[in-house]
Amino acid sequence: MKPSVEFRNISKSYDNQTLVIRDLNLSIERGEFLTLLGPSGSGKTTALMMLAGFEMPTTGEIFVEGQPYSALPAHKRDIGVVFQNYALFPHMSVAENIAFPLQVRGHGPKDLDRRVKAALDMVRLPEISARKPAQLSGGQQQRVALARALVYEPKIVLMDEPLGALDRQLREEMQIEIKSIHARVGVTFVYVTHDQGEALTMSDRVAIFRKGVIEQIADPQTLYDRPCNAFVATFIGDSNLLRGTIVGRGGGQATVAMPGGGTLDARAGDNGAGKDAYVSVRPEKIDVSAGCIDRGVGNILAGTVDKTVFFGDHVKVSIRLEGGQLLAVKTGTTEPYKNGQTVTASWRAEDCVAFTAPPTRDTAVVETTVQV
Ligand SMILES: Nc1ncnc2c1ncn2[C@@H]1O[C@H](COP(=O)(O)OP(=O)(O)OP(=O)(O)O)[C@@H](O)[C@H]1O
Repeated sequence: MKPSVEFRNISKSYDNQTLVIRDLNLSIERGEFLTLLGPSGSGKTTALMMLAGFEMPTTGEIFVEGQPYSALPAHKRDIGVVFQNYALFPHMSVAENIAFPLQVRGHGPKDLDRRVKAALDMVRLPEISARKPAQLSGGQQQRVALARALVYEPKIVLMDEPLGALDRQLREEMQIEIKSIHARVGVTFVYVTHDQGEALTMSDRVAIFRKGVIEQIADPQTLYDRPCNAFVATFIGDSNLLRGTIVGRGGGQATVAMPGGGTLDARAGDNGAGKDAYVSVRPEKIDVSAGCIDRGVGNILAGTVDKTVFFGDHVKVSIRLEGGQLLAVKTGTTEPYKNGQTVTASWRAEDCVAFTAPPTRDTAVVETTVQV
């Protein structure tokens, strides 16, 4: 079966000088929920706009179910869109808003009523069809926008930060709602967000954008457990990144000497030849014990408690390691730690990974002269 969407060698420049998308190759399966995640300015919206037909690629071609799409105007593409600020028409009722894309496509009144009703049922808003958008909450407005995008049964639905304006609780409810609508309609969803929690909960796969390229594309678990570089490791979830020096390598493993003494065993995250190491370890993978205790789990570093923060269901302990680096640990709430107390942090070698390049979080677009 042909992929639902294929970006083939897509580059994009708005000013013929800088590339905001650089040679993007991306294949999206039919019915997949793919999220584009990345820092501000990394090119997520631009990629989505090109698929929607609101922007043209500078080079390359976009295919939808095998058909070249770049030359096709936006209104002829079989694609529904929902944006954070994609306002509903204020003078029209909810039902009229949802009917609008059907009227544009020449559907008759009978078919129109049936489809509008089905779309409202789908987003669980059957009772508000006569209201105007101003009489709806933010969450209800986004549901209507979603119903309007789905009503003509497009092949693909694009959403750009659709929950950005909602408060946290409503955001979480809507995430579940959108996910269940996706499961029911089986349409390809391409979703843009800069909220990594949202990306991990909702997606089949997540593409991590940085400076116009995809750093890694994988299912959420793989991204979390097997980040391909230090940027992805720190962008997805919380991660410590300890600086050290590589003193040994082999069999996919690396040994890293720490500035305050002692060594760490880690998975080798790349084949870089450099000696500088950035060891990524998640706070929830670390055990902490009072005093100097070797639990025999692998890596052990000593330090003193710098700070503890209570989160209700867990406590975050910040440990100042010998050598001065800080290590964040997520622990249970039963064992209280005091500032200045001597502790030992330990974790298994397979729970940490050593990279040789630092995570540059800058969002500046790479200056590249475009050949057009
Ligand atoms: N219409 C435009 N004209 C000129 N430059 C643009 C235009 N739209 C976006 N850009 C630039 O292209 C780059 C990528 O922007 P884009 O909006 O695609 O990023 P993004 O990852 O979606 O960011 P955000 O999360 O902030 O929306 C940015 O440097 C931005 O300033």
